Amino acid sequence: MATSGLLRRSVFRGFSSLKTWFRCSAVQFSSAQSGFFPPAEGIMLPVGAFHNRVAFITGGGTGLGRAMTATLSQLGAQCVIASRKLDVLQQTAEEISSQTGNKVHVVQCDVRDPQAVSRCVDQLESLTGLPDVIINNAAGNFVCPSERLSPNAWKSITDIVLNGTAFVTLELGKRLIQSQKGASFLAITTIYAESGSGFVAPSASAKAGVEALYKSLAAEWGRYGHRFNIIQPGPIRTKGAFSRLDPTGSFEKAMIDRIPVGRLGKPVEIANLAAYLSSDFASWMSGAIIRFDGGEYVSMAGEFNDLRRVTPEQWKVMEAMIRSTKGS
Ligand SMILES: CCCCC/C=C\C/C=C\C/C=C\C=C\C(=O)SCCNC(=O)CCNC(=O)[C@H](O)C(C)(C)COP(=O)(O)OP(=O)(O)OC[C@H]1O[C@@H](n2cnc3c(N)ncnc32)[C@H](O)[C@@H]1OP(=O)(O)O
Ligand SMILES: NC(=O)C1=CN([C@@H]2O[C@H](COP(=O)(O)OP(=O)(O)OC[C@H]3O[C@@H](n4cnc5c(N)ncnc54)[C@H](OP(=O)(O)O)[C@@H]3O)[C@@H](O)[C@H]2O)C=CC1
Repeated sequence: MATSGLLRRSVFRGFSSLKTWFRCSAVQFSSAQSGFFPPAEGIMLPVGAFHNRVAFITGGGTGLGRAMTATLSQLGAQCVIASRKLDVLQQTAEEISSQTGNKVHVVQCDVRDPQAVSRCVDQLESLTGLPDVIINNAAGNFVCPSERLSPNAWKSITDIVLNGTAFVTLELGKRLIQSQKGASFLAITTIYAESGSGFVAPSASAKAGVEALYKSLAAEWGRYGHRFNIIQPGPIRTKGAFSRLDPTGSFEKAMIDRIPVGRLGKPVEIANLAAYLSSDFASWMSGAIIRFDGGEYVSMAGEFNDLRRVTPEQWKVMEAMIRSTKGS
């Protein structure tokens, strides 16, 4: 009796301090973990893996698209990058070509406009012939409470992301089928394509649509030699994304703290994965959705994951409390 009373008292003291601790603490549990997971900055595939291959990358002038273009070019591909801003494309193309010695072509194109996409593919065909690799990477996004979205704000994001991807994929797909040429298609979506997310509803809806499109075509167009895969990146610092999704910079720390790997991704990391998925090494891979996020998605999903904050001392107390319920 005396022992059980003591235990209850000590458990109670521990429990109160635990509650206080949960209320007050803003402990980081992941940033120190990044030391375990240094990014490998080199190129993964063997030199020449894309020799004699043509890669078409939308949004290839900036951010992740630029990193994917640089990696494919380094691996021997002739790349063609397309987006709205010709000057940005030209500068990227010159910089990458001069580093890799492989030509990077540019084509101005607004993927929201199906006629512009058709003209872009005409130009692509005359520059390099039809591509072996297509990466649908172009996107638009901004954080905004949904009740503040105008119809045109909704349309602007969904047109770039879903319709743009569909126009590019269908235009190239039809021409590839016509000329009996196989190809690898890759789409860059996001982890919240699966869960949905407040404050980015147009992007979440459009990215979910892209995933449905790619899974559908993976089933339908294998017979034409086409593979379709998807990467869902977690946060990777780019000017385009961070300026529109964390304009004040105040969310970054909280975001890193919830990533089990303890850091943001690096553009070269997604570029290596994209190169692998687009290469012959992945020729048995189609209809796959690869979540690439340092564990952020599962970390946000599990309702008990906050218990990472409980110290070994606090676990002793909690375990004693749980054990003391035996028979009750
Ligand atoms: C908890 C916090 C987490 C922090 C997160 C930090 C990091 C990121 C982590 C994860 C990222 C996950 C997913 C990322 C997905 C991405 O896609 S990132 C890529 C982002 N890159 C881009 O968006 C580049 C291209 N974007 C643009 O060109 C423009 O931003 C735009 C999409 C708006 C298109 O430009 P344009 O065609 O010129 O459109 P308009 O300026 O004419 O605007 C069209 C309508 O949209 C309304 N609008 C524009 N901005 C806003 C805004 N901020 N809020 C509300 N509404 C906006 C605009 O008013 C127009 O509507 P009306 O005609 O006025 O009705
Ligand atoms: N960075 C991140 O943390 C994450 C990024 N992603 C995804 O990764 C991809 C790349 O994003 P990121 O590099 O970060 O951002 P960027 O803003 O750098 O890239 C977006 C690209 O899309 C192009 N683009 C936008 N609208 C159009 C259009 N109408 N027609 C043609 N091209 C267009 C832009 O070029 P231009 O302005 O010249 O048209 C730009 O090059 C996107 O699909 C994004 O959704 C997903 C999750 C996380």
